[in-house]
Formats: sequence, structure tokens, C-alpha cells
Amino acid sequence: MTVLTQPAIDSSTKCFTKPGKAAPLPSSKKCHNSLKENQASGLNASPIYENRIGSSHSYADLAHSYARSRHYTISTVDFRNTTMATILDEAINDILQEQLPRICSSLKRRPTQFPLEVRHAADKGLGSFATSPITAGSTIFMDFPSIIAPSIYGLAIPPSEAYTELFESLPKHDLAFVSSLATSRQDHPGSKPVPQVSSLPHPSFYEDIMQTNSISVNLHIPSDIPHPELSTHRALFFMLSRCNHSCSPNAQWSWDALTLTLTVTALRPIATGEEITISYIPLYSDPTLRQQILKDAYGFDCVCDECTLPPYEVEEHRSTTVDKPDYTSDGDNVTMDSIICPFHEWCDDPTLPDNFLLNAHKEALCRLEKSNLESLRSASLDVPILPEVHSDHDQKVQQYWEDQTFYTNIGDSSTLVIADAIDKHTEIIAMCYGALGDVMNFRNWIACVKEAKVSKGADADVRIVFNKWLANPTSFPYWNRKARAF
Ligand SMILES: C[S@@+](CC[C@H](N)C(=O)[O-])C[C@H]1O[C@@H](n2cnc3c(N)ncnc32)[C@H](O)[C@@H]1O
Repeated sequence: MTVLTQPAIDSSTKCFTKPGKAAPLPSSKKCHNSLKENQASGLNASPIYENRIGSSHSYADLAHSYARSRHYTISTVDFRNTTMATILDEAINDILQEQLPRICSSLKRRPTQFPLEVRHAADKGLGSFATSPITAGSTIFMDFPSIIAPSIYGLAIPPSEAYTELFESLPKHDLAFVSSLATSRQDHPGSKPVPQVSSLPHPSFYEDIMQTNSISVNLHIPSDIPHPELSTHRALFFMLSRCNHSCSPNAQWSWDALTLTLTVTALRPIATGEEITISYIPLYSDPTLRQQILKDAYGFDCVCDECTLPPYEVEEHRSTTVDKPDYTSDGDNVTMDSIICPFHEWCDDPTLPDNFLLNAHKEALCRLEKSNLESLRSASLDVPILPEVHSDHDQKVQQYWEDQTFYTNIGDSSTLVIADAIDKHTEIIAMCYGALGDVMNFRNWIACVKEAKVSKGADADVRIVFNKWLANPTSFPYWNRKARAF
């Protein structure tokens, strides 16, 4: 891919502010019309937030002030072959503009040919298929965001209008492509309309496209910015938008905020002609729960092999194609949330403190246990009051909690989701104590895990494994592994 060494910022940069109670910004900060001006303002924009919103607010206060005080800029960045349209808080926009030269040079080094083609995928609409064999762990494709928008924002004008401005700032051929993407209301055979919450306005066409096709990404924002949640965005990628979901995916994506690069890698060998699939959700073991979440959050009935093939065929399919680790052989399989830090990474990384993962999961567990679903549902803001965010780690825990809150608000499956999340955290805490070689705590927590599994009807084999670990903790596969990492 050839790119301009110096990106051109669209001269028609627009600015949206929320009038009324918002503290006015100095006029020079209100809108940026050139790269030079944006680069000059850069990181110096952050103190504005300190003046406007104190740092000691609860999350609910913060969300209110956030919605009152944000000022947004719509920009397009042309990299010759590709255009990115963004709607960003203006300080974040300044920061991003500063990063563009570095991002441009990373774009130059990226491959542009990938072993895949887009074609019909039966009941799922279009899908991406391998055009040559792909080895496990290798990169399938790299993608650059075409649209970036904040995860939450407060605007004076309706979001639908802002989204229309945003999408329509893309070049015509890109806009045509975006308009062809699947929407949750689209009439795919496998898709049903998402039940609408009556109090919420119907999402506009572009909002719906964003909802159906975007993923959550963080931008690379300095950690001392007063509102770390400002780094949380949603991004739409053209190639990723043609990847369907599977409950037994053969690929996964990762995001590099430094270079704005999405990389999709193979989880196992993929044969020519095989569909490339990713997972849109954490892979809970309960298929009914997975299907409910997909239906509530994405509006479709999952028709992946895992959900539709008869059990014996799924087993066969799995044993030949997917190397799925089980609880006893791979701790990361129970780490449904890689945002905090995967268990294996913590275990083997001597620079990560003993308490790092343990405290993160205990904290998340506390919040889950303390959460009152009813008050959450009836609250005008669908967010709990969270303690102040102090560090990058707190921010990750908070992000995790927001993700959980999202799941609590998507329908009747909420209680199940909370219970499932509690079980997963409990498991990881037990595993951490095992990896630290702490006999007493390991026994206490593993007993809780066993109890949860038994109450869910775990079979005799599972009970035998747990009894073995309780009787002899050193038989736990990760026993003392963290201590050995030093
Ligand atoms: C990101 S798009 C994927 C590409 C899409 N199939 C297309 O035609 O552009 C997500 C949409 O694809 C469909 N889809 C993805 N995975 C599916 C699955 N496992 N079962 C049924 N429909 C699926 C749903 O309509 C979903 O809203």
C-alpha cells in the first residue's frame, strides 16, 4: 500500500459542540482546520479537561459532565489509497493528528495482498474465505479503520445526524461500500430484527451499520489524561466487516493503537475455501447463553457449525480442525476477558507482580457481586458508580466492568451472564493462587469453583479432577508456575 508521507487533513473539518451548560473553550480550541494547527495544539489540550471537570467524580457524575462538556471534530484523513473518517473529542483529535506521521510510516510497511476472497456464506450473507492454505498463528490480513467514533458521547445534535455527517465525509466509493455492509435490521435469512427498547430512538441507517460491524478499540492516549475513558472508541474496518461470527472461530483479531492496525491471525490451520470466522462475544460454554447474547446484541440467530451441526458432527469437526484447550490444559480458555491480562501471560511474565491479576479479578468479582441488577436497570444512566480511576490497570478493570454492564443490559440473560462472569473470575482467582503455590487460598477458591460446577451439573470426571486438586494441590497443572517464572 502506498501512502503519502505527510497525511492530508480534509479542509472541511467540522466541529460539534454541546451548547448550554458546557464551559466554553477558548475559541482557538473549538475547531481545527489544518494539520499545522492541530499539531501545534497537540497534547497541550489536556489541561482544559482538568479545568472543566474535577478528577474526583464518581463514574455517574463523570458521565454527566462528560456528556455536558465534550466538543467534537469530524475529520477525514487521506492516505492516498485509503481514507479514515473520525468523529473525535477535540483534544483526542489533536493527539491523533500528532500521531499521524508515525501512523503513515507504519502503513508503508504493511502487506496489501491477502489470501482471502469475499463471497456468499449461505445463511450468513457474505463472508470471507481463504484462497490458499493458512498456517496456525499466521497473519491472515491487516486492516486500517475507515471510521472511528467515541464509544459514548454527548452531542447537542442527534447522534444520527453526526453519524450521517461522519459517514458522508468518506469518499463516494467508500461510502458505497459502507452502505452495502450488513445491518442488524437487514433481511438476511439468518438475521432477525433486533427488538427495540421503546424508550430509545430507532438507530439510523449509519448507526445501525456501526452497531453491526464495528469493534471496540482504544486509541493511544497518554495515561495522564484526566478522563481515560476518552480513549475508548468504536472502529469500523472494511475487511473485518465481512468476517462472520463462529462459536468455534478459526481466527482472532488484535488491535495496535500505536499504528491504528487491526491484525487478524489464524487460531488453527485454515484450508483453502474454508470460511474465516471470528468470535463477536466471549465464548461462554453454554450455547443457549451465547445465542441469546448474539441475538440481543447483534440481532441474528447464530447459524455457525457449533450451533447448528448435530453434537457428534461438532465433536468430529472440532477434533479435526480446532485445537480447543480444556480447563485442565489451558488457563487462558477460562480467561474470558483478555482485557485485564491473560492468565498465561501473567504466569510467565516476571515483571507482572504477583497481585496484578489476582487483584484485578477480585476487584471485578466484588463489583459484580455488589451490583444490583434492578437498580442498574432502573437507573437513568446504565452505569454503576465506580471508584476513581487511578492507573492504567484500573482503567482496564473499568473497561472490563463497562463491558459486563453492557451485557447486563441486553436482555433477560443478564442474571445468567453475571453468574457466569462471577464463576469465571472465581476460577481465575483459584488458578492464580495455584500458580503462586498458596495452598490454603488455592483450596478455598478451588472449593468454590467445584461447588459452582457441581451446581451446574458437572459430570463425574470434573468432580474427580477437582477432588484430586483439593487433596493434593501440587497436582494442579499450574502449581507454583508463577514462582518458577522468576
Ligand atoms: C460484521 S457482519 C459480517 C458480514 C455479513 N455477513 C455481510 O453480509 O456483510 C455481521 C452480520 O453478519 C451476519 N452473521 C455473522 N455471523 C453470523 C452467524 N454466525 N450466523 C448468522 N448470521 C451471521 C449477521 O447478519 C450479522 O449482523
